[in-house]
Amino acid sequence: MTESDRPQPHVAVPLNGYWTEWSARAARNAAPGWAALVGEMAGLQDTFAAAAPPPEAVAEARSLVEQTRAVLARHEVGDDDQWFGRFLPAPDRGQTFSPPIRLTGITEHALAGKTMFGRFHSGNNSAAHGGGIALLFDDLFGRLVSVGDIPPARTASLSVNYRSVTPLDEPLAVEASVAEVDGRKLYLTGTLRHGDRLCADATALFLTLRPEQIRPAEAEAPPG
Ligand SMILES: CCCCCCCCCCCCCC(=O)SCCNC(=O)CCNC(=O)[C@H](O)C(C)(C)COP(=O)(O)OP(=O)(O)OC[C@H]1O[C@@H](n2cnc3c(N)ncnc32)[C@H](O)[C@@H]1OP(=O)(O)O
Repeated sequence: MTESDRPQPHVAVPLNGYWTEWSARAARNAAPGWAALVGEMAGLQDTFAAAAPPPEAVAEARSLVEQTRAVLARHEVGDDDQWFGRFLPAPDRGQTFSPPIRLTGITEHALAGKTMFGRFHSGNNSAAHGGGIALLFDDLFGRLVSVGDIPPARTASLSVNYRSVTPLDEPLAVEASVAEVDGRKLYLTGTLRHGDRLCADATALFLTLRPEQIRPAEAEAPPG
């Protein structure tokens, strides 16, 4: 998958106050070029998964990756201060774990978007790994419960039905909606389609957190 194949920036996301601050803090602190580095890392994962290099190329690539790790390791921080995954308005959220989702429509109770699995998420036979599909749904549902006035919530259960194989390097459509709210319980449903074909559907129970279960989003690390 080349950079131009990746989902492009999406509609503005009306995040709840907690996630707005959590995300804004990373955006305030992140070095220029961080978002581009995330894109390179995602591309590297797909290229790595697709490569069968000769020994000299293996040695060269390993040396370059070792050097990159050493550079980044000099700047390790605790997870409160990491930038990875915290760029919530971006399709990839600033992370390389799950595929980017470009949102095309969003309300407090539903969202729709486009996504694509690359070689990194391959299971076998040019199809996406089932665990990767579960990951995609968890991320999608996580985004859905982060908009509007819904307090921070966590996945309590997630169930996926694999209806047909999900192709790699093909545009896919996702939809998710809140089916029912019962106190802290949010019952969610979602679909993943390739064209008219249903690849998978999912249901989940998310629970909004009690105040004592929430870590402050705005906690700054001590200076120095
Ligand atoms: C758009 C861009 C924005 C992006 C923003 C963010 C991006 C992020 C994207 C990534 C997002 C990724 C998101 C992630 O991956 S979140 C990470 C994965 N999830 C977890 O780690 C959760 C771990 N579990 C817990 O923390 C607790 O168990 C929770 C908080 C879930 C509940 O513990 P708590 O002590 O609070 O509650 P309770 O035990 O008193 O239960 C309360 C009620 O709920 C019912 N119940 C509980 N469990 C289940 C169950 N499994 N099935 C059916 N029912 C269940 C229970 O019977 C009771 O019902 P009732 O007796 O009251 O009737």
